[in-house]
Amino acid sequence: MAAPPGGAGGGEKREPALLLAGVKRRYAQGAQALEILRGVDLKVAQGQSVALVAPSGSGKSTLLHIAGLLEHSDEGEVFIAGTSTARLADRERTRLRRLNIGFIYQFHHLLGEFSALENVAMPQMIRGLSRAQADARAKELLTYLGLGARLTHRPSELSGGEQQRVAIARALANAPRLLLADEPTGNLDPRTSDHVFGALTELVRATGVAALIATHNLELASRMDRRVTLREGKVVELA
Ligand SMILES: Nc1ncnc2c1ncn2[C@@H]1O[C@H](COP(=O)(O)OP(=O)(O)OP(=O)(O)O)[C@@H](O)[C@H]1O
Repeated sequence: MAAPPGGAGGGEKREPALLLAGVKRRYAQGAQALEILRGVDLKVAQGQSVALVAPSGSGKSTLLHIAGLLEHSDEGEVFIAGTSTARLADRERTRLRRLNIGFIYQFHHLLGEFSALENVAMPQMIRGLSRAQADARAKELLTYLGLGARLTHRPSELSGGEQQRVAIARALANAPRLLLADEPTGNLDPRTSDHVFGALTELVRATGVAALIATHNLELASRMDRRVTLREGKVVELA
């Protein structure tokens, strides 16, 4: 196996990559409030991988969006690598997210008019790397994921599994401390999903990134360090 491309960012090693404390989130449903998260406490240590296995509608996406600073909680606190996000302005939240978090969505959300290489290079250029540096890392990551012969393909010229591998490479491009994945293989057939899982678990191990991965796939969940579920709006540890 080739050397793993880059590791998770250093510094503040003892702080958990992610800490959720008393996180609550409700949605207005007509005159009623739908309480989805009712006091979520969750700690993901640096380098630890956690599977979130919970029924549809239980609040997995909501939890991941709050952890990824894409959505606000109504109550409670979110700490990323020891930094409290409670009083950050939008610009600071965005910066903290860019520096520390990689996100993989169920549907890849790649930019259709750009190649696989450009999709992976872009977040690095936004962060200030030169085109040459960003391209080199993007090429390394994509090659590691078995896409070395697909660098110039646009998403529409890639299979579903290949698109999702590009999305994995994009999420890890900036060597984040924390990887959040929302059903990363939910829209793939079982065989393709196995390949993507393999690539994902291998990269999580190789880079030492902390990961919180929502999945219905118990096989993937069994390969993570811990498994948790959502019960009545709270995170509960599974055996
Ligand atoms: N913007 C919103 N407004 C109102 N209700 C919402 C909103 N977003 C989510 N919900 C509700 O909150 C609940 C949790 O949604 P969420 O998407 O977090 O669940 P999930 O566990 O990720 O589900 P799935 O596995 O089906 O993706 C659902 O019942 C959903 O209908």
